[in-house]
Amino acid sequence: MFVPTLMGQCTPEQQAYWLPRALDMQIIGTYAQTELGHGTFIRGLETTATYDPETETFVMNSPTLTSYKWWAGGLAKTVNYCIVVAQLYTKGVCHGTHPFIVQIRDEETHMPRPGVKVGDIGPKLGFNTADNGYLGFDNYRIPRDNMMMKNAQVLKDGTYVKVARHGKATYGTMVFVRVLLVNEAAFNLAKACTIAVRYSAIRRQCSPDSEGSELQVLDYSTQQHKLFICIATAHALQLNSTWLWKTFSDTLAAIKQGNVDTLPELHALSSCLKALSTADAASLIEQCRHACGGHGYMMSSGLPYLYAFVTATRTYEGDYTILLLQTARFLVKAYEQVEAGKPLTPTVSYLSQAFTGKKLPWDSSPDGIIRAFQALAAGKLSSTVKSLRKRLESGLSYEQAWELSTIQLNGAAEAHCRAVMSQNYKSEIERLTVNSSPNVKLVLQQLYKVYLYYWALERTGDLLLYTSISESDIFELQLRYEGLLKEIRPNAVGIVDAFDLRDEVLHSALGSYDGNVYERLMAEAQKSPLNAEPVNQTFHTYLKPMMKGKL
Ligand SMILES: CCCCCCCCCC/C=C\CCCCCC(=O)SCCNC(=O)CCNC(=O)[C@H](O)C(C)(C)COP(=O)(O)OP(=O)(O)OC[C@H]1O[C@@H](n2cnc3c(N)ncnc32)[C@H](O)[C@@H]1OP(=O)(O)O
Ligand SMILES: Cc1cc2nc3c(=O)[nH]c(=O)nc-3n(C[C@H](O)[C@H](O)[C@H](O)COP(=O)(O)OP(=O)(O)OC[C@H]3O[C@@H](n4cnc5c(N)ncnc54)[C@H](O)[C@@H]3O)c2cc1C
Repeated sequence: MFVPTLMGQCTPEQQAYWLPRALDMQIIGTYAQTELGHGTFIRGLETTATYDPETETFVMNSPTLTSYKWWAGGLAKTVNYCIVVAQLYTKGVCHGTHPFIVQIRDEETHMPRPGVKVGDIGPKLGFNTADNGYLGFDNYRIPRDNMMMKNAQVLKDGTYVKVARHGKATYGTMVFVRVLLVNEAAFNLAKACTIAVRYSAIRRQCSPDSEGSELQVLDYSTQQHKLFICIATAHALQLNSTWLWKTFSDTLAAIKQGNVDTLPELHALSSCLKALSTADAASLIEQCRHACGGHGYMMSSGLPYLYAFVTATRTYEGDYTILLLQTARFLVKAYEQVEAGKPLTPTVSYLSQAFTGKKLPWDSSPDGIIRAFQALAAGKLSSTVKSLRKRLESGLSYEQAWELSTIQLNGAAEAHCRAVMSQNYKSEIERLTVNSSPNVKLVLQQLYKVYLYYWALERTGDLLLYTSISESDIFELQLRYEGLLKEIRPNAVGIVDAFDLRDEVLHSALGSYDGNVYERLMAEAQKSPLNAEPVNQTFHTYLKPMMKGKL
């Protein structure tokens, strides 16, 4: 995050000074925004940067315990520079949070600079090879030029000048990283399903008829139900990530031309896609672990590490709930635009259905299911707005009414995001397979159908509310879904092999290409330090005295 922030928040002159040093690794940096007391609520950050025109420096301070920076990756022992997000004070006025480049350690000795308190935050669920750190300041001075001045400036005499056209321009790095994280979610889920599908082809357990040989666990319908949605989701996330990257690049190009009109939509899309992709990836990686039974619990399976790594992505760079609520703000505005008869941007144009007042006729084709997801999102949004307005009519303030409606708002944002993801998944597969062989087309279509059927069956309650789906339609869809799993089964290993992930990348005894699961598990077990000696000293220290009644 250090380098993207230098790129996004510095003036060209500042970039010319800092970027070569960072890219050559003459300096190593991190991004310290979150504090012990505040992560989500950026406006509540407490670290201060107070401009002193006499010395043309900013004085950095951590006025409270809760103002200590907390979490930045590499902050504890690795980095010598840091982007610090702090409340900017000049001429006695607070201008809100701004980013500053702060040297925290000596470039030669690596000792913390006087006035800087820095350390490690301790062990975490995962990420334990990263020295996430804390950081506090005691009247620590940095040169005026170290304020990142692309979007706002403090002149030598202390005059504050706003440059950016958009109030949230300083949040740019977060949007960029949220876009990248969708790809990260796809990549890690692809790893987990490669491991679990390959292992399920090797693992044999139980025999349906007592005479026959044991089945590969991949032949069980329930195993296919657990795993094929993982493959389909990895594809869906990958294609959505490429699509989102294009949307991001187009918006960035427009901003460079001075047009910020598409930024709210990019923020709404990157927020919900980051939220849903990281949450789906984390829960499906855990599902892959379940699918590997006890061996999935071994560190040597690679799955616990993957889960610990990915579950953090649901929180960092904006927590799941918070980001969905950002999307919900955009959706409520879009709803109001429909009411006012104003045009909508493409990703929300389907919301015009929210006013039909009728249930969408059920159609079980892939396009029909996508329309049903859209109707569901539109219907949920419409109900949410009704609740919001009812609460306003009862005399509550907008903020109170909004807070009471946030469960529904999150539901509407989740449904919107699922509809966007489903639509993009199908249309990108169609676009990319125009010249593919019929067999490749068929397999990729089977996978997006799995995604659509799976989520339709997960959301039958909502579909009953907002579409004309009947009990027999649901029954028929369930049978079709189960049939599809059987069609995919013969290609399942080939499909995960097509992710083309090397053994070194998978790092798993269960998922290696050669399928030598048992040999690898045993070889990994031999590495346990407990196997280094026939009798461990704890026998003599504790067990034997206890057994002899001497403890
Ligand atoms: C380089 C990394 C590569 C990653 C990929 C590879 C991964 C490999 C592994 C990497 C390992 C580790 C990486 C770890 C990185 C983790 C780094 C961090 O976590 S940094 C800290 C991140 N923190 C957050 O994300 C905080 C979340 N909170 C917020 O974003 C905001 O506070 C908020 C959006 C919740 C609210 O902001 P606030 O200022 O209070 O806003 P208001 O309520 O006043 O106004 C809302 C208004 O502003 C619009 N808005 C908000 N944000 C944006 C934005 N980013 N862009 C555009 N517009 C924005 C919002 O829509 C509202 O508009 P209205 O018109 O008023 O509706
Ligand atoms: C592995 C890891 C690496 C990280 N790396 C960095 C880094 O490099 N730099 C950095 O600056 N930060 C980093 N972070 C911090 C991260 O960005 C924050 O943890 C994240 O933004 C969430 O903030 P928080 O922890 O303060 O949670 P909180 O904001 O305290 O949230 C706690 C709970 O309250 C809920 N909540 C909060 N506000 C509201 C609301 N308004 N409405 C409804 N519910 C609400 C949330 O949904 C959540 O469930 C990292 C975190 C992790 C886990």
